[in-house]
Amino acid sequence: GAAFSKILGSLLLNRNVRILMLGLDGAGKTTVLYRLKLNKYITTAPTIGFNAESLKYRNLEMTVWDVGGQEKIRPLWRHYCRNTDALIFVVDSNDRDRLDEAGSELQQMLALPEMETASVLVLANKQDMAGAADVYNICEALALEDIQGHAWHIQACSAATGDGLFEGLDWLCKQLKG
Ligand SMILES: Nc1nc2c(ncn2[C@@H]2O[C@H](COP(=O)(O)OP(=O)(O)OP(=O)(O)O)[C@@H](O)[C@H]2O)c(=O)[nH]1
Ligand SMILES: [Mg+2]
Repeated sequence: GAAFSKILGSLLLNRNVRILMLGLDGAGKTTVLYRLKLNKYITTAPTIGFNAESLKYRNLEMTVWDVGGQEKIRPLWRHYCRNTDALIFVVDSNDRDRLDEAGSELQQMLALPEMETASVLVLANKQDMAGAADVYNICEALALEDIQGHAWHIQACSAATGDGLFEGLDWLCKQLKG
């Protein structure tokens, strides 16, 4: 019911869709945000706090919240969850040692009641790097198959080149439009 009224609301009232973007420090969230917003590669510094940008894509107005991922500020993530329609979880595919850590952070967020109706797009970022894990490995390391009650999708991408990002966003838009 909640999911249905959310979708109906966004269709009838052209409500702004709220998207939360999370992931470990250095995963590439801020790079993804400005690639989506400006379609170019920008140099970033670690985010202390958040960036929020509004985007219009396929007739959908969205506000994307990109929250810093350093370990000591991760406890703040949950304060951004209210009214979130979708979660974009960015993974550094080249950071194989921290895939487990990324997975446990993701599962913790999905367990929050505020996230109950959120669809989840996992971005397997940094695919331009030679050592990048592929989507199958990341799917397994993050235990995505165990996700219950959320529509989810994993997309290989590179925020550096832009490859794959808009394919991921297409999936998300389809979910949000029902
Ligand atoms: N090769 C490559 N590097 C990337 C890619 N995306 C991001 N980076 C680099 O990874 C580093 C971290 O990117 P950020 O976008 O700042 O990461 P973040 O997730 O916002 O990090 P926090 O703000 O600390 O949470 C930067 O040096 C980026 O240029 C990518 O697709 N490929
Ligand atoms: Mg950042």
